[in-house]
Amino acid sequence: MPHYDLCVIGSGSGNSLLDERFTSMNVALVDKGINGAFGGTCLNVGCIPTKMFVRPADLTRAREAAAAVDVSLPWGDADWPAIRDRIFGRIDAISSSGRDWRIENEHITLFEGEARFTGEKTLGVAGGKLTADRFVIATGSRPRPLAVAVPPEVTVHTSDTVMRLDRLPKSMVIIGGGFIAAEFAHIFSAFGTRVTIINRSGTLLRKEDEDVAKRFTTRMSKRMAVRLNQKLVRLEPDEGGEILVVTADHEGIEYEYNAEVLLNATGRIPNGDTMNLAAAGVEMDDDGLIRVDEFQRTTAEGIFAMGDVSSPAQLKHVANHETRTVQHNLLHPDDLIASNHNAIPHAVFGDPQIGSVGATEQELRESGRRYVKAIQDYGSVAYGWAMEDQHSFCKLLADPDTGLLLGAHIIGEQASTLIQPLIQAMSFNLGIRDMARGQYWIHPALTEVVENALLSLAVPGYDGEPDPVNE
Ligand SMILES: Cc1cc2nc3c(=O)[nH]c(=O)nc-3n(C[C@H](O)[C@H](O)[C@H](O)COP(=O)(O)OP(=O)(O)OC[C@H]3O[C@@H](n4cnc5c(N)ncnc54)[C@H](O)[C@@H]3O)c2cc1C
Ligand SMILES: NC(=O)c1ccc[n+]([C@@H]2O[C@H](COP(=O)([O-])OP(=O)(O)OC[C@H]3O[C@@H](n4cnc5c(N)ncnc54)[C@H](O)[C@@H]3O)[C@@H](O)[C@H]2O)c1
Repeated sequence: MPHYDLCVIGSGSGNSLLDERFTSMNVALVDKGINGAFGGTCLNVGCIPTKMFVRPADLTRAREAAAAVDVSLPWGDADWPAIRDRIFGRIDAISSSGRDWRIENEHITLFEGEARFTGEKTLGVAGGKLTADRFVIATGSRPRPLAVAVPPEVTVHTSDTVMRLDRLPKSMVIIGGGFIAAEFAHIFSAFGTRVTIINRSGTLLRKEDEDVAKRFTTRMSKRMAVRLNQKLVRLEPDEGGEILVVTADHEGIEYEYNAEVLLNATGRIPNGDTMNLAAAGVEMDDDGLIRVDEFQRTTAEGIFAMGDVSSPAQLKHVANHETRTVQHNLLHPDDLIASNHNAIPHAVFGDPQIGSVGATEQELRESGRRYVKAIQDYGSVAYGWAMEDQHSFCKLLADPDTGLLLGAHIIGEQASTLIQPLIQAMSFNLGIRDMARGQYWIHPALTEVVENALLSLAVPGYDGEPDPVNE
């Protein structure tokens, strides 16, 4: 049985972990591939290709923004095969050269197959077994299967497959109302597919701040059919090769939808449950996430975990941060560093776009914490006038006693970029007054919406007494 200094399972963030500082170690890298590809979710089927589809989708929608300022553009005509092939022409090449590079690395042995622990620090893979002094589990997550029976004639797509469709479908039903549903609904509807979203709850993106989720749901409902408070009941093949999707509302009333393509976007399951972790003494929590401490150590000595397999955030920037923690802790076992999971931001690359960090208003209300809030419309600042924007805003939530931000939520153009100074403020405990008045804000840039939202917050240091919302 071959023995290694280190075994890394997973070629997403796990592969990135193995930088030049690990060349003195004898390393096993194990990966089963996603659709056969090396390099993990973000590169092959996640963040990167989706955003490469979002860009042309955004451009086809420019017509609407242009009409608001008296410019008439022609209808955007998206060439699906060209877009798809350009994107995957680039991504597939990166994936395969990444794999070739690992095969060439003398200190690394690449095992291509599904890994399962067979005992303490012993792993079964590709018909054999290996042992290692230390392990890193970075096996990510997978799409959650639909909760109904799928007839053999019906194809259920997930984010793993839908970006490779042969042709742009005429119609699509999307089950779910989270990030993946939001982004693919934007992409396909912008390209001309008739999209219907079926969502169990009463709003899309229900974990977002309540005002943002409401506004997003309203905006999406103008673009496509959004069916709320309905759950999937059954799937049937329909005449003409289409799929009949049957849903029911809270009262049991059934609804039928026809679609050429069905996309399941009902969440992702961490992959720990497929790895026989108990044999290695690695515990999972009730949500199926590998239990880790602040140093990314699992319950088994010498075994670390990081990324989607152990993180509730399921975000690549979090996996990247945890990769840096694990790198350091492998290289400096006597001087461990902790991951910092404060102020984790996220963005939803839909239309409208969302950028968010920290607590939502409903979380603050439920926790009973005192807070003040400000909502600043894009339309209230000069660049918002230039855009004739009537739908976008920046919402800030702050602690009236400390003058620090508790949460920031932006919905509208460039929200994923506009949110960054607010992430910085929360990460470095920058007070609202210092942030608003301690720097120049370029006039008349869209960032003035952030400046004005900060100035609208009733916190210490401004005139007047703070007036918490919940008192
Ligand atoms: C459609 C989509 C869009 C996304 N967009 C964004 C975004 O815009 N921004 C963002 O921050 N995040 C985004 N994410 C989330 C992000 O992709 C993940 O959080 C991130 O890729 C997780 O990285 P990871 O290293 O933990 O796992 P992965 O990259 O999934 O790597 C895990 C690897 O382990 C392999 N593996 C699994 N089980 C085994 C096993 N038993 N044996 C051997 N190998 C195994 C898998 O094949 C895979 O290669 C998106 C996700 C999806 C699905
Ligand atoms: N821009 C980004 O950062 C980005 C983009 C895409 C995905 N991601 C990551 O990938 C993860 C997975 O995305 P997602 O959209 O699949 O998950 P999600 O958790 O965001 O949303 C899942 C949706 O499916 C619904 N749902 C769950 N079970 C259901 C069922 N049985 N029937 C009907 N609906 C059901 C939920 O109510 C929810 O609306 C996200 O949590 C996110 O972290 C991030």
